[in-house]
Amino acid sequence: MSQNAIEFKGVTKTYAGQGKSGPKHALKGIDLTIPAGSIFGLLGPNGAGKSTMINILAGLVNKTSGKVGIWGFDQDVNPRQSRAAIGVMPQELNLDPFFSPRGALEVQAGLYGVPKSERRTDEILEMIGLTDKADAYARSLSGGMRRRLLLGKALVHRPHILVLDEPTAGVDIELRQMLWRNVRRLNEEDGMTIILTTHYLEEAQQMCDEIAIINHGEMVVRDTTANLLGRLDAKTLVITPEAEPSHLPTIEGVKISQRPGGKIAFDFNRSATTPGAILDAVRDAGISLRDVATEEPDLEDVFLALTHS
Ligand SMILES: Nc1ncnc2c1ncn2[C@@H]1O[C@H](COP(=O)(O)OP(=O)(O)OP(=O)(O)O)[C@@H](O)[C@H]1O
Repeated sequence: MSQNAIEFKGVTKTYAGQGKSGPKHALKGIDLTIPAGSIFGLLGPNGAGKSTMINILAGLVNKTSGKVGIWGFDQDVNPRQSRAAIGVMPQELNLDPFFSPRGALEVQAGLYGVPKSERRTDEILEMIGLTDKADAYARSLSGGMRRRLLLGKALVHRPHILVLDEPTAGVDIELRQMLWRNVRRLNEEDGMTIILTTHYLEEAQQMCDEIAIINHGEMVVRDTTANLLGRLDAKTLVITPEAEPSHLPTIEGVKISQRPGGKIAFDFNRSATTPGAILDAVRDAGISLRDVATEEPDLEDVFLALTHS
């Protein structure tokens, strides 16, 4: 098994200009490795180039230059092996309305050359919760069911790598939880590498071991989720005083603001001061405390700090 599930080396993509607009440099030389067995988040603002990267992996878009390795296979040299190693759950609900879930899974398995004896259509139907809809027309399925079927289709050939493009955009909480349960299980029990794009940064923070952020077709950062969260120096201490204080302390480099419910927030940089020093200043100002809490930066803060331009 290769150490890296995916390798992008100097990958560029330029879309031809349309009408008066010039060519669009969607990817400007991406270098990225995604370790096997990880849950990896590919994040970026709208138009950053995420779908282009995923479509290149899926074989739907041809890169302009560079190298793409999938499960150790060079996509240009071994296109079939590369394709067999990856399953993609697309963003659009592009299902043939006349196929039943069972039919759609069988056709997909056929496309990937999975012999009949090795197909696991019933197992997949069970996993995506569509056993009782197995023979219904796809057009009679709800949006959530269609999305589950797309996940099932991505799994028919037992790929090493599962790519999910905005899997939970606009889906309800129940479906979102079901998707994540399945994805975690595939990762933990089958060792499947998961790559996902999402606009829900909280979700990426909870799910992903490692994250790459791209912006304007370039890699802005790639790190473990824990390291990314540790990058921001900013922190907030929130106190709830016993009674409304007559005056607040002034602490150099600390921004003080009122919060609802009589709370007071102290925004500070960890490199400049400590919560202890702030609490000392608060006590010196004669304020007695009912409660104290600290707030860490979340992925959204990191994302905004890195993509703000
Ligand atoms: N077929 C195309 N022809 C021309 N330009 C394109 C084409 N597809 C994408 N682009 C442009 O390439 C850039 C990257 O688009 P891409 O869809 O990869 O971004 P994204 O990060 O997936 O955005 P989103 O989160 O909105 O899906 C955008 O400026 C987009 O307008």
